Amino acid sequence: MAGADQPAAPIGADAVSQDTATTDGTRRPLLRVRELTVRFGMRHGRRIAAVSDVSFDLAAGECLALVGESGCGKSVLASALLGLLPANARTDGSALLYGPGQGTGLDLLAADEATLARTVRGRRVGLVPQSPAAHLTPVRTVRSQLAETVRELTGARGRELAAVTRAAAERAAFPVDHLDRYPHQLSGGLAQRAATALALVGDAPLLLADEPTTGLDRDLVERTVDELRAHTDDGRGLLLITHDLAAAERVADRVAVMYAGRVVELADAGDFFGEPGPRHPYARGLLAALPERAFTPIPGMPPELDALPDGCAFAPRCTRASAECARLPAAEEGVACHHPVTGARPAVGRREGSEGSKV
Ligand SMILES: Nc1ncnc2c1ncn2[C@@H]1O[C@H](COP(=O)(O)OP(=O)(O)OP(=O)(O)O)[C@@H](O)[C@H]1O
Ligand code: NI
Repeated sequence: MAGADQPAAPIGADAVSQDTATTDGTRRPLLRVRELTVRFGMRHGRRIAAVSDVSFDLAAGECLALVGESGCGKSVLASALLGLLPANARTDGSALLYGPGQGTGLDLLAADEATLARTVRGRRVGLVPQSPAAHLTPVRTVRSQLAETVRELTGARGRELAAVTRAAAERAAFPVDHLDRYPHQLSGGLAQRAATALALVGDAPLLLADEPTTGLDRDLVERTVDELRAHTDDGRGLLLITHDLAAAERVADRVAVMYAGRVVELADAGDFFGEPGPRHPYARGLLAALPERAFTPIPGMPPELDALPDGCAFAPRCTRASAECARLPAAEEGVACHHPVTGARPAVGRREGSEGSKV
């Protein structure tokens, strides 16, 4: 327990000693993120605290869903892991990616651009980007972009290349008869599927999917997240960044909830979506806001990231807040809150006849 004068321990940090105590390497994660912090330097000395002290492990074969309101730092976190942040970003902490024969792991935050470009992006870490339209090359058809990626990552040539390219499109439910279209001829949902197809080609051990279901209708949401989940077979890992809590519930093993750049709760998906439910008041609010639950939005807005309070950033919106919240809460048992909710979720949190957030 952190005393009043001790700095708050970030969520997930307690796993450090536990995991390093294991000497046989059997419980070694695929990705180990520790105290990841990203600051953007702006004009006039303004500093944006986009990500603060984020720690988590992603195990082989696991899907971790990262959820939270718009602007809380989810995409910046993913960009940091891929070395895709702009020049005004400063990154601290570590993000160790483990692979066969890599005992100490590759620190993605410290790796040079040549290593990231040649051996990491697309090969060891795949990305379904949040803005697929911006990610696709505008002057080339989907087929030519997909074929190029297939050729580069699988070595297929000739007729095999054509067949593997079609199979790659089908895997992401991209219609084969649209392959000769240019990105601007695609709807948002089709561009999304093209980007997902591209990301899946390399069968990278770690896949980061940033809002991979935007613009898709419910059937396709389910098909897409199921395909992404299937990617974790054979020990691959999936970090699923999403606003769609129903999609997260469908495929995630664990859930990390971000608020104002920090992970405020890291929980088993079964506990989180079922009983006893989330324990951080913000996480409870997120679930209660769902139409299929209480349909009650959290009042207020998230804080500006260039003027964060010293204490809990959620306190101004929190019904459980007290004087203690002026101090940053230490993470205990996966929850960073001075007043976590304990026990079962109250009955008023669900509408009568509701089937939970499953759709
Ligand atoms: N290049 C940048 N320079 C300055 N600030 C940035 C930059 N990129 C992102 N930010 C800020 O960092 C914060 C986190 O942004 P991020 O895109 O990670 O949010 P998000 O959680 O992914 O939101 P959404 O759900 O809307 O995609 C935001 O306040 C954003 O304005
Ligand atoms: Ni985002």
